[in-house]
Amino acid sequence: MEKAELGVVTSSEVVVLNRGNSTTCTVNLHGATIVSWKVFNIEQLFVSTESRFDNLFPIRGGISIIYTQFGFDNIFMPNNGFARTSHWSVEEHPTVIRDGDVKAVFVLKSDLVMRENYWPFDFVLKFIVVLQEQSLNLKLSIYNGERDMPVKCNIAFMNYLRLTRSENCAISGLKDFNCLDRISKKIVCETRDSFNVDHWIDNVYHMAGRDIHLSNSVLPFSMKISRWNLPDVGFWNPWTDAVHLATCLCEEEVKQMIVVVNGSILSPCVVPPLSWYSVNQLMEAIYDREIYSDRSASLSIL
Ligand SMILES: O=P(O)(O)OC[C@H]1O[C@H](O)[C@H](O)[C@@H](O)[C@@H]1O
Repeated sequence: MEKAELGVVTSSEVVVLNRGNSTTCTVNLHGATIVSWKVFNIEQLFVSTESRFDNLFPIRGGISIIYTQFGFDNIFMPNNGFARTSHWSVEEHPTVIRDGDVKAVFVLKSDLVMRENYWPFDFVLKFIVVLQEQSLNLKLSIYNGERDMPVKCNIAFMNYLRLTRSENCAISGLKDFNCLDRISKKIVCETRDSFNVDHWIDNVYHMAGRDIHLSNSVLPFSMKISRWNLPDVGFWNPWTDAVHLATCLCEEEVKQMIVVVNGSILSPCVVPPLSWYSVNQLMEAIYDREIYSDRSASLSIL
């Protein structure tokens, strides 16, 4: 195994966590957006080739943080909140911790501009990223700095996952949970053991189980995603029908991605005064031994 270098700040905007063995994670301080997660040099995340990196628009892809609203119910606030377009600071630079894992911490604190424009409450968001051998462990904590008032908000991780071929990726773990179809505005109970994404989808499963699986996500890997304190899970792909509604996304690329949103989406979380509230997401890139018996051979082919 090559020697794991400590993660390095490669520019004032980007932080790289490097675990060795070509396993890295790159965080852009615009939104603390995770723009790359490579496991053995295989990229697990999707970022649109049309994404702007102008520090104004959200980065179209990677993993971003939705706070304090999901969608655009409050028209005075940016769609999916302002955390993903705010400039975050590095609280702890990447450091090797137990078992060779690499940890970095990012922080966003309320300031006058946020208070006047978007969110009149005092808050701190702390984002801990731990890069493990084949997993990415994300913890987000919200501090409510208000003395007397509990604060209600949506909080979510919005994950653009890269797919080798969307028709070969089966998503499972949602059977028997209620689902809000945001296109038809209907609530239905999921009856399928698994489904593929080959059409416009905008669904939110309410209070779903802790884990979901995506088989054959990026060959030779499948993906397992677990979450804590994030009751709902949404799936979005505008496919070719609605791709024009999304900025910075092109029609050719939508077949190589799925957006998985893990969060308090349909019902907000409540943070008591002067308290912390934490949520977690663990993504595991699982090497599919049944399909690829010789790991080194298959990895070197890719
Ligand atoms: O364009 P954005 O603000 O990034 O939103 C992109 C998408 O986010 C979520 O997944 C919603 O369910 C979709 O309805 C929305 O279109």
